[in-house]
Amino acid sequence: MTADTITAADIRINARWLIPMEPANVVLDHQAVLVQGERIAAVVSQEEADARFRARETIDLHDHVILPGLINMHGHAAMSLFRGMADDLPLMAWLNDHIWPAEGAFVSETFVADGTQLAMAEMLRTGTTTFSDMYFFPEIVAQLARDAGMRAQVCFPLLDFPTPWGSGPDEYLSKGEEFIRQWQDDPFIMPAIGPHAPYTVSDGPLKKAAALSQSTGAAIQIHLHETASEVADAVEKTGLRPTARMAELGVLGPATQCVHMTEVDDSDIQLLQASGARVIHCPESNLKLASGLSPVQKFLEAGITVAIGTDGAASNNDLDLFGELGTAAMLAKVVAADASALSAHEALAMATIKGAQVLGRGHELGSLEAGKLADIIAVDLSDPFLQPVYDAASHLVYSNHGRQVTHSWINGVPQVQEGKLTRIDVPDLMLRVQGWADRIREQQSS
Ligand SMILES: CSC[C@H]1O[C@@H](n2cnc3c(O)ncnc32)[C@H](O)[C@@H]1O
Ligand SMILES: [Zn+2]
Repeated sequence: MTADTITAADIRINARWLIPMEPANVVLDHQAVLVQGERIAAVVSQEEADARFRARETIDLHDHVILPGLINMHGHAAMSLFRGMADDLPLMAWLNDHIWPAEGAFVSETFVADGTQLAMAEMLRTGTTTFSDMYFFPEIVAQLARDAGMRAQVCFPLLDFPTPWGSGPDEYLSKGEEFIRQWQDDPFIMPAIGPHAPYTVSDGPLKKAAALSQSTGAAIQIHLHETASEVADAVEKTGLRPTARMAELGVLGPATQCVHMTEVDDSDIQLLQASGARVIHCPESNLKLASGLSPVQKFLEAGITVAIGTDGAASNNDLDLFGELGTAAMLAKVVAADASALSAHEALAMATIKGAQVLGRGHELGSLEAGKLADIIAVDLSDPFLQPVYDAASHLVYSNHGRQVTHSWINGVPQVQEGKLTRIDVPDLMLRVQGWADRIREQQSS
């Protein structure tokens, strides 16, 4: 090996374990990731890295596993300000009697800005590097994510009724189209269309959403089959199951992300499969609101891509995707009556490479491979509750908490170092959050 075969890199990360996700089902020992600019230059053994690369900065992570940054494919970030405000309720009572009145009273540009920053702080701290959001003032969410250096799919809301962001479907759609045009070429922000649910959006606006998706390439994300009563009410009202109605309206396709998907029968699975629509699984929200069970194993067997999301912090009540993975893996086994359903590696895939595929970015996100964007996280496994380590993938899913995440990089830029956020002023954020909590508490007690 001669000096001129040495390649320069910006960052070298040495890790005890590495889970590349591609190839699948693999945990590698004593690896190095070389980062040059925004991309991964190489993933090699530490001996090979010594011989081939010189990095400006080397980070030694002797007790850590590194893996691609996690992708949280469904949430309502600003609802972090409503965390713990209305617990132990079923979906429609939670929404009608608590959440929608609170949103009517409090949602504004500043509420969305502060709540989204709180959510981003929690997500970054627990290993998420890309998130999907469906909420009011999407232009604020997009700008904040961009400023923080996080990747985000930002879905503009579409409903039949007025909200603080718009007067009705026509205004949501015209503002939404402008929003898509503004952000569609941004490397961090993926603007998308967010019809809230089949029971809050009528046929006309849903058809227009499908047409807008066709003309712009933007994804559609919709809450679908969240509860048994949603499905039963739809059959009574329209004669169609919600999935069948979406198919008839032209809403189902590869760019469509169906969130929740409980109460599913074979006809629904067939429609998802034939259309190429994707499923976003939110196990903890489904459990907490007693919404229902999603047959994840059946979706996987049918070749349907399933990614994972936390939903908002008001129905979860956290945004820790590692916790969500543990719940997803355990729940899938009970639902399928099969302990081999949703292995640790399959669960990790839902939060990484599958999420990237759903976003149409599987070629550049979701795995640690040369040429991909450098979205990387490190998890410290040295704590007693993570010892001994036979299989790092098992620990990440079944034993870990997101707060074990010590480092993250997005696009090669450090976001978390030694457990501390590098780009969000946490003390200042906490003051703003306390201000909202005081106002919300006061209104709730009056
Ligand atoms: C269109 S903006 C988002 C809208 O959705 C509400 N919401 C939050 N979580 C859920 C859920 O699990 N099912 C249905 N709707 C939900 C949120 O409060 C906003 O009003
Ligand atoms: Zn939701």
